[in-house]
This record gives sequence, structure tokens and C-alpha cells, in this order.
Amino acid sequence: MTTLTEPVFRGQLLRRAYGSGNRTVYAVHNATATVWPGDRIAVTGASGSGKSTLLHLMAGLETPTSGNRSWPGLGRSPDRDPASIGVAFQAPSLLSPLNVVENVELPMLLKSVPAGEARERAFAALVDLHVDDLAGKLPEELSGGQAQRVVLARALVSRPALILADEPTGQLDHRTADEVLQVLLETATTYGTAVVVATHDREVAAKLDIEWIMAAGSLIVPRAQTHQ
Ligand SMILES: Nc1ncnc2c1ncn2[C@@H]1O[C@H](COP(=O)(O)OP(=O)(O)OP(=O)(O)O)[C@@H](O)[C@H]1O
Repeated sequence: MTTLTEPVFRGQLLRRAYGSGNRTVYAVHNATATVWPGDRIAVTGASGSGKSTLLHLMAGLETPTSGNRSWPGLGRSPDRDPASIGVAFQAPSLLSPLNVVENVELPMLLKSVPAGEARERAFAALVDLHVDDLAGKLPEELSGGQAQRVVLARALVSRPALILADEPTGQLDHRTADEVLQVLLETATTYGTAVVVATHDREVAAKLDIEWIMAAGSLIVPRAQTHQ
């Protein structure tokens, strides 16, 4: 039976290799870490150090070359229920035929939330992220920063147990970045959501409680997080 005291993610000696032979790159090398409900984690490190690959492994979107991972606190694997993890990744991920509000309500409809409630919650998330005026627009009509906020609204709206966000404020001005991070953290507090944010921005990292550092594929985490 699932209890609230189980981690939402556990990875042990996770590796992800690209290429083969002497061209093999270990984007992530022997990463071991645990995420507990409500954790607020920044993943920092230089460009190319493996932050995005780590988040993709944690989301179940990449298969590890070796190592084990599990999501005990989610009750089931994200392979079977994609809506239980909210993801906000760098690659354009909004569905192009759907407008903004339809994109944001989609994870809830997949979870069988009634359509009226899904629409209401989608609007509320857009209001929180100051993009409700864009509700009827198509993804191709959005700027990079607007799309980033819509993707974040979609990640938050189904109140997942775990949100993984890759540079969620990378295309935003300073003030908007602060507001967006605030919304993310408030939502996390309200719903006990664990948040893992990959970022280059020291100010963003300073607002989170725990720092994981990626260095050339190796993950350095606070000691307490490797032994639980
Ligand atoms: N699909 C892929 N095929 C081959 N190599 C890849 C692939 N994805 C990532 N890599 C390599 O793995 C390493 C880690 O990449 P990753 O995107 O995870 O780093 P990052 O820390 O997120 O970088 P950035 O901060 O620039 O987004 C890099 O050397 C990259 O070139």
C-alpha cells in the first residue's frame, strides 16, 4: 500500500549513455538520489553536465542504460500514468492543434476530471501565471516566455506528486521569473508536491531548499539524500 512517507522518486546508480565505442558519452553516470514528498530541489551544473538527461530519466521519458529507478510514492509507474508527474521541459511540448487552455486542461481530462472542472482549473492556472489572456491562442502564436509559462501551467494543473521543470524561467525577465517561481512553490506547498528544477540561475537555486550539482554526468547530492 502507498503511504505519504514513501519517496516520489528513487534512483540508484542510474546511467544514461549516448553513442557507442570510443564515442560513448555518459550524460548521466551512476546517479543515486531520492526525492521525498514536498522536497524542493535545484539541479545546478554547467551546460552539458547532464541536468536535462537526469530529469528525463526521472520523468520516465528516457530509459536508463543501467541502474534502477522507481516512483514508490506515486503509487504506480509514470509509464502507466503520465499525469502523475508534471513536466515542464525545454523542447516545445505544447500540442499544436490545441489552443492554450485546451493544452493546459489535457492532463486533467486524461485523469478523467470532469470537463467543466478541468476548464475552470486550467483557467485558474493561466491566471496564476499571468497568461489567461492567451487562452484562445495556438502554441505557434506564443513567444518563448509565454509558451514557457503555459507549459508550467500544464505541469501544475493536475496537482501531481512530482513536478520536474527544466530551466522553467530561462526565457523570462527577472520580475516575471520571480513571479513564476513563486507560483510554482506556492502550488507545491498547497498540494505537497515535490519540485525538481534544473537551473543555471543562482537566484532560482537559492529559493529552493536542496541543491543537487551535476558535474560531467556525475550527480552530487547532500549526503542525507543518498542513504534513504
Ligand atoms: N540524444 C542525445 N544524443 C547524444 N548525446 C546527447 C543526447 N542528449 C544529450 N547528450 C549529451 O549528453 C550530455 C548531457 O546533456 P544534457 O542536455 O543532459 O545537459 P544539460 O546539463 O541539461 O545541458 P544544458 O544546461 O545546456 O541544457 C551532453 O554532452 C550532450 O551532448
